Amino acid sequence: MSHHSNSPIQMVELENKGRALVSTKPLKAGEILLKDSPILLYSALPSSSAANYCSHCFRTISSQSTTTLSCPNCSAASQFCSPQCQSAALCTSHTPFVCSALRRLGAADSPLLLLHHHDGLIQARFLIAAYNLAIASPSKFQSLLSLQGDALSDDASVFLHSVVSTVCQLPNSGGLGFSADLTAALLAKDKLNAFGLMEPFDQGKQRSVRAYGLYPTASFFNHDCLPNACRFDYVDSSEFSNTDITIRVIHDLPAGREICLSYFPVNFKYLERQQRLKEDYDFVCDCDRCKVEANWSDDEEEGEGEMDHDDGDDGMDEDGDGDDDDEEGDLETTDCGMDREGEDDSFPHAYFFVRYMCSVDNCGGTLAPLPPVDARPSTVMECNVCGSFSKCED
Ligand SMILES: C[S@@+](CC[C@H](N)C(=O)[O-])C[C@H]1O[C@@H](n2cnc3c(N)ncnc32)[C@H](O)[C@@H]1O
Repeated sequence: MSHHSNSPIQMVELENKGRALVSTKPLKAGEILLKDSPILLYSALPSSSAANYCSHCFRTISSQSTTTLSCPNCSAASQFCSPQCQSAALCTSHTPFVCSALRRLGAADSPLLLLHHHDGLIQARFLIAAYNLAIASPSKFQSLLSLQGDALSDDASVFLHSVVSTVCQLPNSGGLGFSADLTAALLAKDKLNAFGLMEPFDQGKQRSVRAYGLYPTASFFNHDCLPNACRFDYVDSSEFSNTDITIRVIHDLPAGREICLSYFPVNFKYLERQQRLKEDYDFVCDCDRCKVEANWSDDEEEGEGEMDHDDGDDGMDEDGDGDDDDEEGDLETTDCGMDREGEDDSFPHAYFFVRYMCSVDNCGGTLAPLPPVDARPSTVMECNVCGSFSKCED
């Protein structure tokens, strides 16, 4: 993307954040910054429930589907939603190498199953997909290696390396250089860069991930607790590239501004955010929001939490019909103004929550306008988690 002079974003190096993506020109709310195709995808589910999704494209497979096919070699273990996915899988994501490795990994005497080591099982799947890439698509493997994340092997990665070497029957010190240190580095890249593709939104259930994906360009977006862009995915759409992710601008931005995503739902509290960023991403966030909230007393944190759910009589009632259709005339109206009654003026970021936080219960998604049409901004906001649309009145 940075090679095209008309790209809306370019990569720069920032002293305290590493690589970053910044706007090359003024950007309009809703504008598409990037569509990115995955380097690799892998299932996040325990094997028993993975059958609800295509093992190649991760679309939901309906129980009535008549086009479902399995892998000729591992039958029940991998299912594909269509002949196209099956044939694509057999030479990319589900090569004979992956097929036999996954079969051994899922065998009853596999050490990860014996240990009930769920996270280890998911990480092993990532490693199998990554090593498959090294063999099947060296250029994609290079792109994976270029992502941030370096680590020397420790006990956990040495254990995973031994499991994966066994199930993959890796050449010991062959030209491909599979080693415990490479395994540790790959695991670090996965941890710092993977995007979760969520299961279909269900208000009554905990959010959960169906698959993880590593994306070559979207991985360069840094985090901000009040992001100016957000990520959309449409895994269950019938489009060909259903696992591509789209990054859109939340509000107007000047040229030269760093574009950031939030690595988790925006309604997380200060301590929760700091802890997550330290543990999972290995940095201390000092964004504007964190600077303000670092000085808050516990009482103020409480107040902020309540505001997320306080939809009182402001028209944000989420039990309406709207979801199943995107006609502008039929949308619910969200209060997009800044001067709501009872708003705490001392909270400088309240505006973000009022305008860009999804009000659907248990959603936690971020809203961005639909892309502008003929440079005219859209007044329809789309939620990047539950997918609902709302109308924003200015
Ligand atoms: C998905 S990568 C983002 C791109 C990364 N800067 C690079 O050079 O490839 C995530 C990593 O970027 C760095 N990072 C992201 N947001 C940051 C922030 N707000 N402050 C400091 N470092 C950040 C952290 O090292 C984090 O683990």
